Amino acid sequence: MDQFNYNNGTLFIEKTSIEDLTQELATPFYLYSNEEICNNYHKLNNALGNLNAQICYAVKANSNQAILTLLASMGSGADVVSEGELKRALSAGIAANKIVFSGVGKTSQEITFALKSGIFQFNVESEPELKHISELCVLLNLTANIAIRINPDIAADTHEKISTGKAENKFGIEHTRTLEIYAYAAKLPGIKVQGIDVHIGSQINDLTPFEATFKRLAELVIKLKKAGHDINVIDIGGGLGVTYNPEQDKKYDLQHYANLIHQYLAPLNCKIIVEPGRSILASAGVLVTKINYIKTTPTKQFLILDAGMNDFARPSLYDAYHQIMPIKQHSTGETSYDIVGPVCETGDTFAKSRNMPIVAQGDYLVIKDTGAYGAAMSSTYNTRPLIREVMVKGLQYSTIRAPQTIDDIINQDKLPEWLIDED
Ligand SMILES: Cc1ncc(COP(=O)(O)O)c(C=O)c1O
Ligand SMILES: N[C@@H](CCCC[NH3+])C(=O)O
Repeated sequence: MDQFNYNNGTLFIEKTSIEDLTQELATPFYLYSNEEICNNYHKLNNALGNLNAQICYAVKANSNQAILTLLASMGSGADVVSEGELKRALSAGIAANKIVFSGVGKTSQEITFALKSGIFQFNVESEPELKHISELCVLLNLTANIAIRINPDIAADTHEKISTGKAENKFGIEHTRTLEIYAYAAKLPGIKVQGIDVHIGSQINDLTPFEATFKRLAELVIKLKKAGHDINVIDIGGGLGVTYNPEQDKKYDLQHYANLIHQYLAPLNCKIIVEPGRSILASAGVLVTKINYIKTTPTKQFLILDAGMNDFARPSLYDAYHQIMPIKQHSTGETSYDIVGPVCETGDTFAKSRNMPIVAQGDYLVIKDTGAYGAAMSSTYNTRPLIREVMVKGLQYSTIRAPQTIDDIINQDKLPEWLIDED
């Protein structure tokens, strides 16, 4: 987190004091560093160096229009999983010919819209989907460029809810049936097979499963080419992890990742697509929140925050660890806290028995590394409005999504006529 640093005891994002921001903006809010997003993007892009590679940012990690526009300006493409994400990417200025469409459940409407938009590639996850895309192409007199997502049956050392490359997961087609599926695809009208795709999971900090996957991909591409298929694109998915817990998370070397691509995939002379989400956005964001109450029980001290699991779901969904720190450094010693939100569930817990500097009611904290899968996964559970998102660049800051109001939420609902009393 290069862009978040203490200066004279106060936490800064780039050149801006977070304390100053809390005087201007009501908490909780997400706060992003423009520079950190750019640095993360450039680090990966530079590591990929002279490979024929295209980064297709995984929009699901953070789909804010300002963030997509920033990534578009650096040349990023997009990996989308819904019509909504596709429309966001296009309206942010990402060219259709840099967009891949993933996901196991694409609807007729989504496929039609993507075909008409002229996207670069559909990553197809099943035979019924392949057949359905073909039927729509015939109907619309259009051609779909496709890659088949292969399930390589490779375990990634990550949370089971975000592992996607094992045989028992819903994603992709068994690698053992690759030749059979490509033969089937080659006969379908409206389908142009151009590539192969995998994505083995998310938050992977050990490069071993990536190496096993690249090896498997290389073997498959060689077999497919021998069988006469024109394979020009290898989409290796996303999944590179970040250091949420400096004491536990492994660190990998981005150059080593790129070297593995060079070693196994570059000799195949294909275009390489990479779909990173978390590794570009996570470290660029923090959630700024206020301690509303400190509640002491015989066994615990609870910090009760104004942010809840509806604003940031990763700890309650995956027991995810995120560093939490005060925006002002304290020299009063440390103690153990349970750090919780206001939502009416015990799962609304950001950290249990966490040692941190002694804080007071009314102090502000940041929950770190929340730029990916933070705002994008937030909800209005407990009728809590979606919170503000702010981007900082040097000394400037801008709201990039205004906070919702309670009225916004209530007015979305409609009463059926039969429920309205007639007299
Ligand atoms: C198909 C696909 N591509 C890319 C990603 C992005 O993954 P990450 O944010 O781990 O880089 C995901 C999510 O895991 C995904 O499902
Ligand atoms: N939402 C997950 C990542 C999902 C990856 C999507 N394929 C997280 O917060 O870690």
